[in-house]
Amino acid sequence: MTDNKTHQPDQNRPFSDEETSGLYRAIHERRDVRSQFLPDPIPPEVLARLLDAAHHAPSVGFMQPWDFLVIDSKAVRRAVLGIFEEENKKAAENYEGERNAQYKNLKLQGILESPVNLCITCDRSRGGTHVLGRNSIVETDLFSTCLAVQNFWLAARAEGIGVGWVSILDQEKLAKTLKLPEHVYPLAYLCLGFVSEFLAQPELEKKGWRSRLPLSDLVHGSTWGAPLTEQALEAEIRKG
Ligand SMILES: Cc1cc2c(cc1C)N(C[C@H](O)[C@H](O)[C@H](O)COP(=O)(O)O)c1[nH]c(=O)[nH]c(=O)c1N2
Repeated sequence: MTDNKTHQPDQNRPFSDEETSGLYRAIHERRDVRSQFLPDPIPPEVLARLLDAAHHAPSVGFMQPWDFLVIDSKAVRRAVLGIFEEENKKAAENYEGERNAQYKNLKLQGILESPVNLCITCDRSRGGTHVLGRNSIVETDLFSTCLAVQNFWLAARAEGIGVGWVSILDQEKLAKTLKLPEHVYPLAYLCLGFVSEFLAQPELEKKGWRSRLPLSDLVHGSTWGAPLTEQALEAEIRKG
């Protein structure tokens, strides 16, 4: 780890303007990458930093239910690609006519083009039979693991590394291919690598599949559909 990237906790120091804008930049410029992967390997120290960022995600009862499978085996990746192709054929059946043709033209994975794949799993039994905070909502272990994925994704963007999530996969076949124990769920299958470019907008938006919804349509008042009583906030949201 280079000195300027060594994390030195300082709970009480406010973020500088530069640090704050760096965080927002990662959020706004993070992309799901499928088509722009370069074959260059990710330096081990960089990958270690990204995994450490994932490992600092919040988790229910501090359960830390994640494990990270760093998948460099071409044979394993080819097997996963086979699962994708099978599932993607089924997925295409959801669309007819022009939409079907448009779907088939989308690139929805970079399993072999990226230099390495990563499966972030959720060990549903970690922490024993009762985990603080998980009594009523059992899926909180899965939610926690999603947060680890997001930490990884944002840190990767800051390091100039693209991440693409592939979920068009049969979970049971994936678990079997990765030899996961029964209680371990393959939550996120990710393709990672340096990229030729980060697109300015989501690839699905660029290709006319779907657009970002206006935030103003999504923010409600105290109950579903109720207007915001905070007028200043509403005005800011409408400004976009
Ligand atoms: C849980 C989950 C699952 C998937 C995705 C994301 C998430 C969160 N996305 C990526 C998704 O299409 C993308 O995030 C949106 O289109 C928005 O684009 P940006 O991520 O902002 O670039 C995704 N992309 C893809 O090409 N193949 C896939 O199977 C999936 N699956």
